[in-house]
Amino acid sequence: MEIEQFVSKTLELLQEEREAEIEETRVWQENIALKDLQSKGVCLLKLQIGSQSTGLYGRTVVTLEPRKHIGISVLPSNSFGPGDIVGLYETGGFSTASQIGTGIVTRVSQASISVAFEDSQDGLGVDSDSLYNLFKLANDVTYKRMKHALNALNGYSNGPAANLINVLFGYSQPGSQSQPVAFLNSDLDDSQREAVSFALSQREVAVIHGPPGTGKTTTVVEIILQAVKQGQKILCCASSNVAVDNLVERLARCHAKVLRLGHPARLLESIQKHSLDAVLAHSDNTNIIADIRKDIDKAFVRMKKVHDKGERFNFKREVGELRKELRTREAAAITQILKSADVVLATNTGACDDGPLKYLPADHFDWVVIDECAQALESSCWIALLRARKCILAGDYKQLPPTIKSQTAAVKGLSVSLMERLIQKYGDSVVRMLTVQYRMNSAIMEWASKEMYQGRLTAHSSVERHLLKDLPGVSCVEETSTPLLLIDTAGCGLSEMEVTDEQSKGNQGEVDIVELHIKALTEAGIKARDIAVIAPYNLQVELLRQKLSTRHPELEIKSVDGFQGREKEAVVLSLVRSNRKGEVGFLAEDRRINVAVTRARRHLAVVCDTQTVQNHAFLKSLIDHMTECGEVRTAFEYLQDIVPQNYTRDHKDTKASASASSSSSTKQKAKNQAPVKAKQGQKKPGKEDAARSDKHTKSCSSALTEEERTKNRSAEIREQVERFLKDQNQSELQFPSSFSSHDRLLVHQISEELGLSHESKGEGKDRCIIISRPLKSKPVEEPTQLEAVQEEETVPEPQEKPLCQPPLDLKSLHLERMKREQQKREENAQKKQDSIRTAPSQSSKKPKSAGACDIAAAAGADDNFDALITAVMKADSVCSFVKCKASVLTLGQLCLFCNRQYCLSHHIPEVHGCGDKAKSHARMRISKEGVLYAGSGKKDKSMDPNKKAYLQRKLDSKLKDMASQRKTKST
Ligand SMILES: Nc1ncnc2c1ncn2[C@@H]1O[C@H](COP(=O)(O)OP(=O)(O)OP(=O)(O)O)[C@@H](O)[C@H]1O
Ligand SMILES: [Zn+2]
Ligand SMILES: [Zn+2]
Repeated sequence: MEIEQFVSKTLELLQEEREAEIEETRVWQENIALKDLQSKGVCLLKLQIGSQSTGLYGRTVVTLEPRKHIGISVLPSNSFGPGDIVGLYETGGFSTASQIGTGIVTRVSQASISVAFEDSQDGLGVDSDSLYNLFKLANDVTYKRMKHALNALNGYSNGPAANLINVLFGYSQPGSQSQPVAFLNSDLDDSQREAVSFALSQREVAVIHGPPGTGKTTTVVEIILQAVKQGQKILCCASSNVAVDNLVERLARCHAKVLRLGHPARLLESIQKHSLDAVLAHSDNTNIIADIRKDIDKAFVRMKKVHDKGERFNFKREVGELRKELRTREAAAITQILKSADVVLATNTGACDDGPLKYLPADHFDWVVIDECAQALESSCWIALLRARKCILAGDYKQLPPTIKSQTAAVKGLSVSLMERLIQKYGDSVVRMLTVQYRMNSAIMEWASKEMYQGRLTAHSSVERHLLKDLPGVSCVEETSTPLLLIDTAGCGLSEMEVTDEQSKGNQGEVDIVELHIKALTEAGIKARDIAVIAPYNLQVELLRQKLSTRHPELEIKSVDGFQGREKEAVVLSLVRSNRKGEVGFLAEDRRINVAVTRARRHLAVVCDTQTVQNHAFLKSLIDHMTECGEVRTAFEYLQDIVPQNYTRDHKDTKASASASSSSSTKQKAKNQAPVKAKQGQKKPGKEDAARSDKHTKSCSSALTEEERTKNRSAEIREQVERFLKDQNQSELQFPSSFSSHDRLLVHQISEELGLSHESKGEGKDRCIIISRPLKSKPVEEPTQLEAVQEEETVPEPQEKPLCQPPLDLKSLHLERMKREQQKREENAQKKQDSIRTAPSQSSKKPKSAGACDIAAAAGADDNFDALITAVMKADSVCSFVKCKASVLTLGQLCLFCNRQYCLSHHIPEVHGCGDKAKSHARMRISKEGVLYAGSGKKDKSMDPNKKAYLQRKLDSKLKDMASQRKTKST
């Protein structure tokens, strides 16, 4: 007996799931610190009461907010949503004793959460001075209803759904009877028309498979309207309140007679007029019912002011009686209202028998329509299905399945939706797929289509090529002209935080990069509300909010699950995982990635470590697609703009870096094998710094600010590096493993600036960074390959540079470009020297000849040659500023940012349009040198003389190197 089997197995799995849920709550209550629970998204701590009102038909609605006086205005990332059952607790506890009440979430914004408290007969004992904790409660109402439905299914005989049940369990084959359709919506595309015709002609069951953006709701609405036209009564359900409300709105717009069941607290404001409560309030009994409600509200208000127990009791009794009267009057009205509606809408579990539907006869409805069917447990669908002759199931089983806590229950089949099960049973004969999508630029769509929908999707011409730059008020820059942007952090040392919990992973480096990209988008004119920032982990969502929400309150930052069913013009996706082991964990759910990617209309940016995430075949296909069809950048390009002052260290490193500048050198001596030089170097500047900061903060002896510490630290490290460079006997400099990731970032920046190879080695606590001189016989080596090269003692020929994996390739390209830029800078310095020399009043301190400069440039990588030629040709011409004809032959200046020659009146970056680049360059300098320069970061003349001398020496030796290489080549 297939039904019996299904029912008993499912009941068992539901029980398992329920137990897992209860167990999880118990474990959390007992073992997990409240703060950790908060980072899991299941509770909100230390909230204050924002407002309190007796809205929503006598229910008390309390709005809770983060504490204002400590300057936080956004809630931590959380999984609370409208309809969730929550408990309000006094701070410090999570026991029944400290529980103030339970209620239903009515609204969640980034700044506040509103909760409707039910039947709080004596009002809620909350005051605006105290702080409260809010917890999500496990809700067994849903379980009871599902169990009830399954048992009813098992014992079903002779009701309206008998035939449907037979088909859904394979006892009989689905039938059909085609009929001509006069479409109400003339805009439907072919696949939508086919789906509507199919749904109307099927006798028992039709499945509408709607991939992202294919107009599933449009199609379902047409199907329902057609059925209504035929005189059918429809029960329409979806698993989430949001989806139900969406259908209510769309159907109401088409003048269907709709009625929405459900706690009014759970409905959107615009939907409330279609809710049973609201319709009741406007029914024939209006005045009486309204009077009773008013009396209830009044009683509540008075009751709050009363403290005497006896008096309170009287009020309670009064309220109780008023409610009873209200109920009898309502029951009569409800039946009448339900019968006159054409479409009754509810959530799957809201369609239960213990709600208003109990007032209707069992065979009242003809069809049941279930939207979002792939997101629902099959058992929850059966609550409604038992009432129908025929069902329409719409959804996309390639998006996220219902959330299930018990892994074993999921594996044993609880996560298989009715939609999937039917497709397995009947194949395409019961399914029609919508294939034209109205959301994504085709470049974004193609990957999902290929990987998830057998390549069957096409982009409608209205969206096929749309880009951010086509939006009004958006300027045309690189970021707004590309549908796909991959920002690759591979090899940049932006590792994920080391936390054990799979649900809460974070990556500060990716946060910083996302911030820069959001900045670029908003500066180009994209509204923050048109951008979604999506991360698969709650912790990352939180880090992103901390960084971005204050500046962009309208920017939506959520987990993947929070965006299902939504879309945004631009989506920025941070994949978080970056580790040596190549673990992707939670990310490995293909459907989760599919949902994240397919939220984007015009632009998708993915920030990730391709080396880590490529270990997963599905993610690799995304990376490959983006590499092939989109723009790829390496995070190195962004690292320059990440100011270390703002670089938050991860937990593990905090202690190390906080003490690094003072007392940690002895500890290091004992624990690490840092080179002697490094150790000496560390002590000395430490003293100097102390002396220096004494001067600045004479009276104030308090601890250094983070900014000052970064400055000092940067100077210390720089000095070590410079000492190392002077000492020709040393080939590499290993920094101690006590260096925090922040310190390593500083090393990274300094060595990047000086053109040195640098590499991180070791795992976890043993991780340390090593820098070495650039190898002379070849372009700057890819650092992670350095180790291998040194071991094998073989140096590859520069021409034989293999075509490596994209991330490696990227990085070497970037390093090459850095090198080219460095050369340009040197070239420029040389030209400046030259021009100074030609000016009669100035005497040159620099003895280098013009010939050496050529050699230097020519000795660079071959592809630099073109750049050199162009530069030379440009140098021959006139000022690059529009309409300026001034010669730049003698007094021209090369702009470092656009690589063009300008006359003296136009060479300043701000004058000819390189202002922004100059500013960001200045920011980078500030961060690297820890010194603030006036204006846009141009150095004043009083440059640190030591540093100047050092740079001069470095330039000299580099030129010498290149010149000698040149000689050996030509001989
Ligand atoms: N035939 C059509 N012609 C033009 N635009 C359409 C058509 N069908 C749907 N759209 C547009 O596509 C968008 C999505 O449609 P709809 O809201 O019906 O889809 P949905 O089912 O809610 O989304 P999803 O497919 O992601 O679940 C809407 O902006 C709608 O106007
Ligand atoms: Zn310029
Ligand atoms: Zn000019």
